Amino acid sequence: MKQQIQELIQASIFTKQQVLQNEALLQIVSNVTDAIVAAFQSGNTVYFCGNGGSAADAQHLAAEFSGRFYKDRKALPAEALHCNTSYLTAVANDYSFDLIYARLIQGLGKPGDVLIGLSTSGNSKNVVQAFETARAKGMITVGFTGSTGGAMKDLSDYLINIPATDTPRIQESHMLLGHIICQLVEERIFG
Ligand SMILES: O=C(CO)[C@@H](O)[C@H](O)[C@H](O)[C@H](O)COP(=O)(O)O
Ligand SMILES: [Zn+2]
Repeated sequence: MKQQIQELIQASIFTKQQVLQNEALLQIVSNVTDAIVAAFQSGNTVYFCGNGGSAADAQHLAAEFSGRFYKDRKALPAEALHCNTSYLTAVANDYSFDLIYARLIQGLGKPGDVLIGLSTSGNSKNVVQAFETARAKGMITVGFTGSTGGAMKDLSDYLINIPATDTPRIQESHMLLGHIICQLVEERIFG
């Protein structure tokens, strides 16, 4: 058991080392930081979406902006799209689960807003359809995915594709980079 625990910790560290050595990926993280700073400074909103553990990650990261990260500062407009269960159950029941995020983006999204989608496969249909709708509305799309990027690859203005194929290891690196982006955005806007 202890050996298995150590192997799983090593696997998480290995994935993060792959990220650390990937200069192109780190440049994209920097570019995403710039894009989010510019969006907030223009009065735009950042939306997050994902399924399962990635929904939790979406909610977690949105709250770093709308609540606080390190600093005592004004709120930044950010929201995760799965948080209204009445909306989710109605749209999934009356239309389709694949439409739950696209429909909210249809209703809320404005040009220059940012949609961040977290999907380890890159193929979750509700996230993919939200990206299609966001692009049609002139929004900026940021994909957090696994190595291939899946269907989100061609729909992402910025693709943070963690070089791994194991869902939990990908999610752990999503949160690492998500936290880094939150910290850098907060520092850039509030000093
Ligand atoms: O948290 C985990 C696994 O770590 C699961 O809940 C996982 O997020 C779910 O199976 C998701 O439905 C997977 O979707 P995706 O990452 O392929 O978009
Ligand atoms: Zn999980």
